[in-house]
Amino acid sequence: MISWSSSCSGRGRGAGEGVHLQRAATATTALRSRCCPQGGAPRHALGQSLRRRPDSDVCAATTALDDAVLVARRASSAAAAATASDHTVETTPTPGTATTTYNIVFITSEVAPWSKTGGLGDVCGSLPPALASRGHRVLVVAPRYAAYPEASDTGKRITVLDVEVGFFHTHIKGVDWVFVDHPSYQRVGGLYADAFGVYGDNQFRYALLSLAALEMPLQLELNGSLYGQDCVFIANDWHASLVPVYLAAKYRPHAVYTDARSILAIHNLRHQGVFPPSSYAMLGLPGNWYGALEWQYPPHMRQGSYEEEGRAVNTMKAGISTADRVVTVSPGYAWEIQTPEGGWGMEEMLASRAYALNGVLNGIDGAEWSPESDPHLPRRYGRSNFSRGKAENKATLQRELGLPERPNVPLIGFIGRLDFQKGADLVLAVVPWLMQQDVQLVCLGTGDPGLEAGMRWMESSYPDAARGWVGFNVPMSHKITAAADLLLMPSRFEPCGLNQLYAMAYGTVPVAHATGGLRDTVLPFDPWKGTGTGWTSSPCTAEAFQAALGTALVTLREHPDSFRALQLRGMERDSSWDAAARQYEQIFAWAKLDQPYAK
Ligand SMILES: Nc1ncnc2c1ncn2[C@@H]1O[C@H](COP(=O)(O)OP(=O)(O)O[C@H]2O[C@H](CO)[C@@H](O)[C@H](O)[C@H]2O)[C@@H](O)[C@H]1O
Repeated sequence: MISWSSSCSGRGRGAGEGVHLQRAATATTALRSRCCPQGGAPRHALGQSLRRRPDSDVCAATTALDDAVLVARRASSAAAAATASDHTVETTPTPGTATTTYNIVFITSEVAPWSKTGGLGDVCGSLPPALASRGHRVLVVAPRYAAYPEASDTGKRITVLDVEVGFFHTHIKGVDWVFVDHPSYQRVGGLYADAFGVYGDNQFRYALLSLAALEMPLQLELNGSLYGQDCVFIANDWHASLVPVYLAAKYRPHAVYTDARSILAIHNLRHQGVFPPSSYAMLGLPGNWYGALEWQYPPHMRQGSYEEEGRAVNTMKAGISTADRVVTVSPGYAWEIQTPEGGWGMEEMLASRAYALNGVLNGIDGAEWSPESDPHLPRRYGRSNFSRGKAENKATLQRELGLPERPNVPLIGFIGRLDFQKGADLVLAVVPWLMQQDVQLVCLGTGDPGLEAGMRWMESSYPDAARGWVGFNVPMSHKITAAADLLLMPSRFEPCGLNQLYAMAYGTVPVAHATGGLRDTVLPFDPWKGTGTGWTSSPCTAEAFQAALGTALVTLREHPDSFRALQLRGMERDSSWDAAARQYEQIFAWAKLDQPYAK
């Protein structure tokens, strides 16, 4: 019995009788010495001892730290970084094409530019072309939320979950993009919710997507041939977390997809796809697989009237417990999700699979996010002329937003969902202090109505210095990124974070909470060594964030040469997808080396 089942449920096995996880785990252990990045170290033990480490600046539980804890935290942050590095994937550079190529199928609920509510869309729109450019055959499967003019009807119809779905296809940047067509995807509101809340049939919509994606390599000819059974499925977030379950429960028992492997990619563990136990019946899974989804919440974690005494089916948990490997979007987050502070209840189970868990830092799409070619910018610029270029973008943005046109005033930006994760409340908390510092602040975001009201309060209270744009506006996000001197990212937790990568590429210096991917990518400025690309603060409090921001403003105003050097170091950072693509290849190789984890 593997350890996570004890945290799953008080009534029976976490994995269910049909999941031969014990056998698979044993097989995996036997092969670990060949597939483990660190040469086969016993990762269970490592993960468990480190979960007790008192480094907990992952989320909100950081408000009342006394000095002693702060000292301990500083001492342990280096150790935490070392721990995170256990989840990195070392690769030798093989630029150009890969030596072994794979048929790769991404399953995702959103993909830019067709559908995007956040970073998941960005990643699924840009990692697949990077893999395709290395010689892999790559298919991305997403819902057809609207009529996309580029994609044409394949004419193929199949029946899954007792309904008929169609497939629309286009081939762009070397990738097959297939949009699953069903009336449940086309809604007047957003992708997942409208003004009345989240859609009641989301579980069905994404189970349908997952099953349709699994049928596609077997049934849908693309560019003249099937993808076939030898595929690597990359299931993104909870929406696609049933892919490994279906693979193990519906296909492998019939000797289909025996060579295929599944990888669960966690972009955000907070959202787990939790539904009532009774909903299991409509997923089309055999009854003896119930345990793979079963989840029992302890009383203090229960929320939502649908959970009967804390019992639920948890889609993300099902993915974690059945995928052949688990990947998350930074080494730091790979470590954090094994801690009680960052695991959202999944920490025990993830720690039990630590040997199959890796963190691969996201890259950015250079075609979409480069100040040299960005079509949204009034003035494009590169490293050689960034001071002038940014000054012109700043002046244009100040005019566009009706702010006083002042070249020397520090312009500070914030872009992101207005929710608990992104720490927009911490930005609002420092606004009264910030407005005393003679700066301009421009925030762009949408989400929690209370925080949206906060943005409006900020703008009406400081009309000459602050703007709070409530809405989702991609051109505006590019303009702010280019025009700002500093970008605020006080996220309570951040699996990777893309805005700090965009900011650095645009010569905008991030001021961020030292967590997850932010800690991995924003290197703290060291004035003595002349190193670093931004400022990070810890713990996650308004006070610590304000202190970091104060230091950033002093540097910007009183040490302009140091600040320019910081900007340039950020612009020189390699955030391309190539390194990540090579690390994914290594993970595919490990997955293929192991026996299937669940069958
Ligand atoms: N109001 C607005 N208008 C226009 N654009 C807006 C916007 N609000 C946000 N965006 C854009 O949406 C994207 C958000 O990316 P993040 O990486 O911050 O986000 P997210 O939390 O959604 O994703 C999760 O997945 C990604 C990808 O793995 C991880 O980086 C991240 O840590 C994890 O939480 C960026 O491209 C940003 O510019």
